Amino acid sequence: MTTTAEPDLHESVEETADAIATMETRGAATIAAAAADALAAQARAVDADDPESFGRTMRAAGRRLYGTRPTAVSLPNSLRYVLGRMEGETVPELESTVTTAAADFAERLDTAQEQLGEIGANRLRDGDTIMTHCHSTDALSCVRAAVEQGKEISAIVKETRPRRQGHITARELREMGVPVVLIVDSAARRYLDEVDHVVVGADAIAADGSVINKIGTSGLAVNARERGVPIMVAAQTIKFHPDTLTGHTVEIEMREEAEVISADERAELGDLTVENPAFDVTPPRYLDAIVTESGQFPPESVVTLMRELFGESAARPWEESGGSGGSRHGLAGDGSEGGAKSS
Ligand SMILES: O=P(O)(O)OC[C@H]1O[C@H](OP(=O)(O)O)[C@H](O)[C@@H]1O
Repeated sequence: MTTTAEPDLHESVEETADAIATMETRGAATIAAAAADALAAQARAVDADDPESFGRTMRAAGRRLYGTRPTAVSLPNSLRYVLGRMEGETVPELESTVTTAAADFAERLDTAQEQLGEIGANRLRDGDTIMTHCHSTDALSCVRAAVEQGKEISAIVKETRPRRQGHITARELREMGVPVVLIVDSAARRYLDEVDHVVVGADAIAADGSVINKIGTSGLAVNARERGVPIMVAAQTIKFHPDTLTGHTVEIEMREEAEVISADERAELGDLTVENPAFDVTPPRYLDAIVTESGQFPPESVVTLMRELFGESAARPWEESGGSGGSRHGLAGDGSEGGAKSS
């Protein structure tokens, strides 16, 4: 950590960071894309005469973005991809490697989401009813691909308190022509008897195959298992959490109580604590498959793919290291070919 003042950052970095923190920009893949865009905007705007100060500003931008939300690993993986490819002897070279990497990253996100959608769609049959939790663009990509294959899918959509991202899911499913029944979260078990498949996304996937996703996912998974309903997790490999390869756990974001209860309601309740964890951890034994752009995997086996993608350690190129450019570590190890095709 530097002891000198942080450089001034471009407004798009500040705006993007604020939008991620307030969840105006939300959803793991969307956050990752926004962070990469902000880094590109910062790179284009850096008023630096020398490569060292360019690198310092870019790393500061990375730290500003990194500090917004702690759980969705797509955010540091995005920073890793873009800043890890910052290379060059001159400012224009550095700028161009950052903007190119940001554009590549955005393209990879879109491609990965489309590819995993096709793979996930194969798990859905004509006439299936799915149950969703929260709003996941990766999960909806599977449903969209199934619908495009001509399958009739209907959905039971969990509201997803406290932020009600289920409303976004309901709207997008309706746009695909999928009939939707919206339910409160506590009604999920009652409706599972009508469900053929639970489809959720992920904010992070640990090396042991645990899935970190919106709070309520683990309870849904346990109930689905009890009812014999398969549950699939749709998650691009940017959701793989490299730090878990070395035994680290994933931090669960605790958000403000104001998302759960108004100030007036709270005052009426007197002296108590309100907690608002945004995510929970579903152990692999409750999950049937993790669907990625590289294939679908039993949860316990993702560690092999994770090792291929990251090696045994993950770089943190946003940290102050004194050099002008980041070291060349990427999301997919040193490769830039869209991840290993291992299944
Ligand atoms: O990347 P995609 O699949 O869009 O979203 C993945 C996950 O991100 C969301 O978190 P939040 O609403 O940002 O807290 C949900 O937990 C969702 O399952």
